[in-house]
Amino acid sequence: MHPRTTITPQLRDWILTTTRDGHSVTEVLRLMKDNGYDPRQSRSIVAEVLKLPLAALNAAAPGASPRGLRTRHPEAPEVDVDGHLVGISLSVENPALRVLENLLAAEECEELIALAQPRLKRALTVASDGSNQVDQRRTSEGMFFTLNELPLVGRIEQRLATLLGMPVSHGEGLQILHYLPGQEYEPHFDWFDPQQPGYDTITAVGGQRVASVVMYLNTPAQGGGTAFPELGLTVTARRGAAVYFAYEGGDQQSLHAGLPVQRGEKWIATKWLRERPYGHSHKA
Ligand SMILES: O=C(O)CCC(=O)C(=O)O
Ligand SMILES: [Fe+2]
Repeated sequence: MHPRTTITPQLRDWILTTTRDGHSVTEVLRLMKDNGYDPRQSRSIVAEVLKLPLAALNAAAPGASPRGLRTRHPEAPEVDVDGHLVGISLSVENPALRVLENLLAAEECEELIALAQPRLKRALTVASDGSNQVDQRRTSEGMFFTLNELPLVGRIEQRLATLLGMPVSHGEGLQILHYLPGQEYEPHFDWFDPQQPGYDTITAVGGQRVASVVMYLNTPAQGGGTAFPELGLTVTARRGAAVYFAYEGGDQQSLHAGLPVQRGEKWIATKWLRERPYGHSHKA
């Protein structure tokens, strides 16, 4: 282990204030360099303070595993998925991001909520050693469906597979999350950090995550959008709509957060896609 760098309270405050004021991580690193910090050291300091994977801050991100499949980005204005019309109302190129309208019908959203509600537990995140952990950064409650667990789940998985040109087998089980007022999911990446010790365990089956689809199952009365701080973009949470985004391990632009719900509640279904088929047989 390397000795940990001591971070003065002043420097910690400055990094937090500067990023909260809307400056990007790249700018923070540049300012630190201008002030005489060794860039390698500033990267670990900023990663530590902002709780970001170090790999995200390293200019040359290591190409982790053999390259598997990538999703196809849906093209505006709309895509007909076996008779179900999905609208594309916003497109970003870096990262590839699409806001999808009418991905789910209102009845599908309601049914997913009703099925998930009795099975909710405090949401976990994947720890750096590969285990699941309770994380203060994610205060919502959640549950997972196994792949194709119910006809409705299978139908949605097939719709996503057709829309994104990625076999159903590359998907992790659909996750449902429920947020109450004040609950949020702080800025994070969905890809796994190749520099973390648990990376090989986490990616042994399925490889790296390559894309995410966050589907909104209801419309929170206020707040609860999905923010992309590096893009200055917030996607509104509206029932039936979704945000799809794709990335590579090491990518910085896909940093995102579930903003605090201010009034009402928020329900989402998240689908994470892997570069290779994800073994589902080990799941209970
Ligand atoms: O709650 C949101 O809007 C974002 C959820 C998210 O980032 C995730 O499930 O990975
Ligand atoms: Fe996420």
